[in-house]
Amino acid sequence: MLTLHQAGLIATPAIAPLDGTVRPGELLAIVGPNGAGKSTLLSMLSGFRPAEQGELHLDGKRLSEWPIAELANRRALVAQQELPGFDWQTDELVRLGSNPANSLVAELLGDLDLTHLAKRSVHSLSGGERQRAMIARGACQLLSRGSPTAKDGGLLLLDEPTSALDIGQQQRLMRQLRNWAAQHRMAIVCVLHDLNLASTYADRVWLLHQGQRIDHGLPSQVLNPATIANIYAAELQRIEGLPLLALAP
Ligand SMILES: Nc1ncnc2c1ncn2[C@@H]1O[C@H](COP(=O)(O)OP(=O)(O)OP(=O)(O)O)[C@@H](O)[C@H]1O
Repeated sequence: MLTLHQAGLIATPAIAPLDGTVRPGELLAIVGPNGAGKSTLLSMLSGFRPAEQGELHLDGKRLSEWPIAELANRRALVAQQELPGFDWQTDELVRLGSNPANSLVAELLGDLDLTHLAKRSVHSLSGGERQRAMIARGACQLLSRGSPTAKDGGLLLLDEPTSALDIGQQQRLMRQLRNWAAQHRMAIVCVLHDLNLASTYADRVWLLHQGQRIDHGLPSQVLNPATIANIYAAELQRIEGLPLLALAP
């Protein structure tokens, strides 16, 4: 479990202090307009950019106090569209940095529709295929961990994981994230631009604007047309009977 106690960043880009928890088994979506600070916040949650005020605790210990190898067993960050430096095969990329059983790698490749690409060079993959491979690598980092004391599936932090995916793959990924959360008691935080994906799949939402979390709670409460139209400066319409928002023509 990740807990924030007035955690924030002072230097630009700043994040105003915030409290909160990310619990095992839940999918939390971070949404907000371009430049709101979503990637910066994710970086703070991962510990890559340490909080400059307040505290973050992961599994009861300050994030900054975990030895780096143990931290890697408990949290994984998949940043936006990174191109791996070396041209591994897809299955080699998935097991990179961890020591997984072959069965886990095969399972994760299957989970993300990559089995037929297992022996392909990563640089030859399409953008969406490579994005799914990087997400599988993040999940593998957590699920292959050897810690006998680990009681949950760790913390998976994903920055815009659906940005390169077609709608079918978006749906399969979001369903898979919910499966991992439920099956492994993984805590998953996703930065999402698609508010309808957040609305459909997230348990809770944090809405960010200009470095501040201005609302948080259930998607149905946070993603209401009036707030979203105001924050995003967009004209919206609600589609009757569906928990969705559409752009007005
Ligand atoms: N090193 C930096 N120096 C100054 N400003 C920065 C720096 N890095 C990021 N910023 C600014 O901080 C703000 C937040 O950036 P961040 O990438 O966290 O936003 P975001 O919400 O993830 O945006 P997007 O939806 O466009 O990906 C942006 O306005 C960005 O230009």
